[in-house]
Amino acid sequence: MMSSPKNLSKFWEWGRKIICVGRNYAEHAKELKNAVPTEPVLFLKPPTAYVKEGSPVIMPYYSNNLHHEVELGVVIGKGGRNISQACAMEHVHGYALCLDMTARDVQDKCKEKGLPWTLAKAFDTSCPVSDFIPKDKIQDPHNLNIWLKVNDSLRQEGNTSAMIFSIPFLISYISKIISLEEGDLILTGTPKGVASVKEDDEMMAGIDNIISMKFKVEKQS
Ligand SMILES: O=C(O)/C=C/C(=O)CC(=O)C(=O)O
Ligand SMILES: [Mg+2]
Repeated sequence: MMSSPKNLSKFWEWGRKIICVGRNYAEHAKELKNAVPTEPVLFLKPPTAYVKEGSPVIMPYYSNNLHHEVELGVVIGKGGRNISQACAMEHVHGYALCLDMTARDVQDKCKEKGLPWTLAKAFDTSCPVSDFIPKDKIQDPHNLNIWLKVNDSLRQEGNTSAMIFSIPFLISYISKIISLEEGDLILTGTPKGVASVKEDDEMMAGIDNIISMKFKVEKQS
């Protein structure tokens, strides 16, 4: 039987990489008492981290401090290696609103011990994503207001113009280290205001008047 062709607007079904950029907003680096980076900080989430609206974000059983991080996601449409900054936007198929859910207490312990952030960042449901936003719906990805509310109270609000490393820079930088493939997602970092969520909280996030999404937080059963 022939398998049906994959639809890139359902990028989360492709099983491809989620490459995350950390500390890409100076105000966020400072709120967690980190130096402002001179090179991108990268980490990965597996495709099992994806969760879509209608399903909950599950708190990992080993954390008592789960944080929200609202981020702009870039969906790769054309793969490549050693992509130049000048050609980088040709590799972008579109965008998505994303949350980089982070077990902050676990991340702090990993940092203390010099261990990788996998337990803190890569657990199932750690990457809630919106519907796909076609590239032509966003005129300038470096001038977008992204925001997040918890139970109707505003927690995060920032403009993508404050990113330290631009999208073309990130695509070029990443593609020199990790080959980019169709369906990959790049999370571009979070603005300030990251904070805890607890069981039964409702997170609502948006990009200007372009898209919004809601997720409930649940405990692992
Ligand atoms: O270094 C830390 O304490 C925390 C860094 C992050 O979690 C980085 C991000 O994921 C981000 O800036 O979006
Ligand atoms: Mg993040």
